[in-house]
Amino acid sequence: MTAISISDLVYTYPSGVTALNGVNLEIASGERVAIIGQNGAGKTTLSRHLNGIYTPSSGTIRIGGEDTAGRGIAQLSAHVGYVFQNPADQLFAKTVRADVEFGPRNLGKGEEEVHRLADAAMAATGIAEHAEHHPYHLSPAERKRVALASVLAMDTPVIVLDEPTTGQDHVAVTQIARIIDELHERGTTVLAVSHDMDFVAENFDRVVVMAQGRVIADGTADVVFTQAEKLAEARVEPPQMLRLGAELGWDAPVTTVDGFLGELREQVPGA
Ligand SMILES: Nc1ncnc2c1ncn2[C@@H]1O[C@H](COP(=O)(O)OP(=O)(O)OP(=O)(O)O)[C@@H](O)[C@H]1O
Repeated sequence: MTAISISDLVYTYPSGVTALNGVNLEIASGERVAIIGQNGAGKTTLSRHLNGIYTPSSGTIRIGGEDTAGRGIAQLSAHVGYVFQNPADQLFAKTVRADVEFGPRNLGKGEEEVHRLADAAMAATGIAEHAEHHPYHLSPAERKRVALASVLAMDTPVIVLDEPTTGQDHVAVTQIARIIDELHERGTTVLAVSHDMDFVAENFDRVVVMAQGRVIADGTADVVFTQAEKLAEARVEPPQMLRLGAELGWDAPVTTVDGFLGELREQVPGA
């Protein structure tokens, strides 16, 4: 059970670019939060503060009530698993299994537990058949799922996913959605940075919109995706279902396929 509290977070890269301009965000334990916004809005920079890849220029981050200041990646990795957008930033071992087992072993778990966690993570991500293969013999989409498996296997109370669906086909996106559901059932706090608005609307309780290093909107998908001005500022297109409902002249905001079908049945009895 791990909440996240971010206060007045400012981050300036050594190059002088200020990527975060005072971010305040309270995330409850077990919440599923998507962070959206145009390229360069600061989403990745923000997410990388959660496991200590970056440390604040000013402001504070608390994970499970504890200030992250002075705690490095090694200490934070027991609490926050971070799945990189690009698996090349994460994978290093000679086999998929070795990569997936590294995290839990590094956290000091016993060998039996390491195998159990790795097998479960590889099965959940659909890469079990590649366990003994070199990650670089897999397709980019499969490698991305190895990166996801290697973080799932660490069984951390918080998981951060940077662009989890990029390059994934429909079957894999469904698998990733199921994994997010299972993590939610276990009480894991899940944050994802995503440009995939349909995926965001279907799988997250809360949507945080960023622009120019700040949070400009925050709420459920229904609330956020109907704020046209904020979406324009963040250069974000609403999910397809909302656009379709609007085209059909529906007043109620509908952001998911199930929501769309429910509204359709109300509007067209017998549909
Ligand atoms: N390593 C870096 N050095 C200097 N500036 C950087 C670095 N990484 C990102 N930036 C700058 O920081 C700002 C925020 O970038 P960031 O990658 O956090 O945005 P983002 O919202 O995640 O974008 P994207 O959707 O493209 O991933 C941008 O102006 C970007 O150019």
